[in-house]
Amino acid sequence: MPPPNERDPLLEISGLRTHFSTREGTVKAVDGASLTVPRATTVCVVGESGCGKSVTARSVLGLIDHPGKIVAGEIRWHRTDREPLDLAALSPTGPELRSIRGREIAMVFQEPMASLSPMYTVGDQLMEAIRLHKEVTKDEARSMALDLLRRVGIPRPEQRFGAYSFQLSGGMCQRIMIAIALACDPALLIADEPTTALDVTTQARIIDLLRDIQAETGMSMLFITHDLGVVAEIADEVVVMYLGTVVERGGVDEIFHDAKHPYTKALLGSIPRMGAGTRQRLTTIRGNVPHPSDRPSGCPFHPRCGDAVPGLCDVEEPPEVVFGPARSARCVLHAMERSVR
Ligand SMILES: Nc1ncnc2c1ncn2[C@@H]1O[C@H](COP(=O)(O)OP(=O)(O)OP(=O)(O)O)[C@@H](O)[C@H]1O
Repeated sequence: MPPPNERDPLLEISGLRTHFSTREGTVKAVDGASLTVPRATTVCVVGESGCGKSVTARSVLGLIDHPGKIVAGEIRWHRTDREPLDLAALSPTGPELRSIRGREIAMVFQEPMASLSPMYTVGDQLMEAIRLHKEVTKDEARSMALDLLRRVGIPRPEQRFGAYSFQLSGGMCQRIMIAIALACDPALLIADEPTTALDVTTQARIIDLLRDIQAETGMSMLFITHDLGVVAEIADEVVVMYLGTVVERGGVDEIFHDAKHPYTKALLGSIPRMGAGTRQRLTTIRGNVPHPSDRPSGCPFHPRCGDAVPGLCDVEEPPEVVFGPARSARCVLHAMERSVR
């Protein structure tokens, strides 16, 4: 097998459908989502609350809450020197996925305090993560843990080693969670809103840290956020989700400067721009994201879309219009434009 190229896919999600069978009906949280994370690349998944970003991320590692289930699609994991593995076909509780979780793919979540146990010191939890994946003595694990704490920017790591999560700030806890995630040298880090619960200054520091670690290790990142400011800071590529599907994907500059989908344009119109002065016009997207059990016909965004064409957008499922290798939008208007040309 030839050596991996930086642009080779590491993770390929195609046609993923993750549904929740509830007493009220089927919640189609993810309904045909496709995205690719190339090697050494940060892909940000954006969209309003409830669009299926977290469920997509959690589906990769089989961490979907009950009664959620992957009902269709593939999640191809391309391991170096091995055949790709379809993670969607593995049992969420089976040994294969358990060994990939935390070893090849690590995840950090929004609430670092809740992810750490209050019963054990952070040092013990870090050592346990190291010893779970590496055959090392206690002394070796301790010295590796101290190194990791230094790497994630924790001052005086010897002192913090014996601290409990409730004695540390949110930002400090998130650094510890990142250290635990890095303990196994993952090829992919999935970060689900890792800075949302933190104050703005701490957010910026954690983003810088993740960027530095990515540059240093070459790991890929799948970064979930609803914050386009964070996207501008960290993304190489962007995937825009709406109601369980991917409506647009592209390079970060393409998304910010040449958005194709009306939903992406609306999201961008709702954030303040630096240097645009106090008179800039900010727009909010009218209405709310419908619940996935109440999915509109045709294009799911049409009831909120200023460009929607009656009789077309409310009827036709929008096809994916491909503009380039990692560039596409799912909008009937672009499909029409293309057929006219
Ligand atoms: N355990 C569950 N049971 C039923 N529905 C669920 C469950 N978990 C998630 N959902 C539904 O799936 C949809 C997608 O949720 P998801 O958390 O992926 O959205 P999100 O885009 O990550 O939003 P947020 O930014 O608020 O986390 C939502 O409508 C949510 O209500």
